[in-house]
Amino acid sequence: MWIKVCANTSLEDATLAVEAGANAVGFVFAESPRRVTREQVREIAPRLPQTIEKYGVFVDVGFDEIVATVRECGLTGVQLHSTPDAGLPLQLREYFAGRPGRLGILRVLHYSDELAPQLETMRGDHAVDAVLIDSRTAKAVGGTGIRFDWQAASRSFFECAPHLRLIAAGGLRPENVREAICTLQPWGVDVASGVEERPGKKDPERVRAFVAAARLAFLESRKAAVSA
Ligand SMILES: O=C(O)c1ccccc1NCC(=O)[C@H](O)[C@H](O)COP(=O)(O)O
Repeated sequence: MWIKVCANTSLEDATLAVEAGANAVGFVFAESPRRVTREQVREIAPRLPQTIEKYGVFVDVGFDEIVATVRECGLTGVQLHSTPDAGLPLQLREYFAGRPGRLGILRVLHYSDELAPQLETMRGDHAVDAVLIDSRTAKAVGGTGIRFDWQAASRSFFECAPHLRLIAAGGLRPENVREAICTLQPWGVDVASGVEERPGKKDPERVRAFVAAARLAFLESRKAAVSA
């Protein structure tokens, strides 16, 4: 089970996620109240343990800028939102193949009626490590705090892309992450606003409660699957 606490803006918040037991932390390089600059992340990332995965979140950004940010900030993964270039994950995979450490590549799909056909287009896409399903609004492509229809998403996912890893995001909170895990049976979960005190500032209790609830729910769902 993989847990990412996303949209960190300080070393203090990223360290909190590490100490709570997250597998990965995320930094948003896009229009957002949680936006960070390369200069900020260049200071934060090397101070985190090597074992924690460090993801950059990019919205409609091209290859050169992503490569420069990964290298400058010491990122270990990228999360691609709203990229019009379907070939970008493969281009990144090939570019980083000869370099030390494996680059994690997550592709974001937004929940909508179009989810099933979008998942269909990913059949045979071996460049992407996992699909992160998120919510969007007219103004925001992430960090919305809005949950989607987990039942419907689960049906689309397991019909169209059972071979892919699913990461659930969008409106997750300590209070509902168990229900999301039971319904969606994801490979991982991702959270931003649901563990905040205010936009851009994490709430320590909520971060710890989220990670603990997610870990417990994954254990329970694994036990249920084994005894079924
Ligand atoms: O967090 C943001 O403000 C954000 C803005 C633009 C693109 C992505 C963003 N966040 C990336 C994430 O991975 C979030 O965890 C994910 O969108 C879920 O957010 P939330 O619903 O607030 O948990």
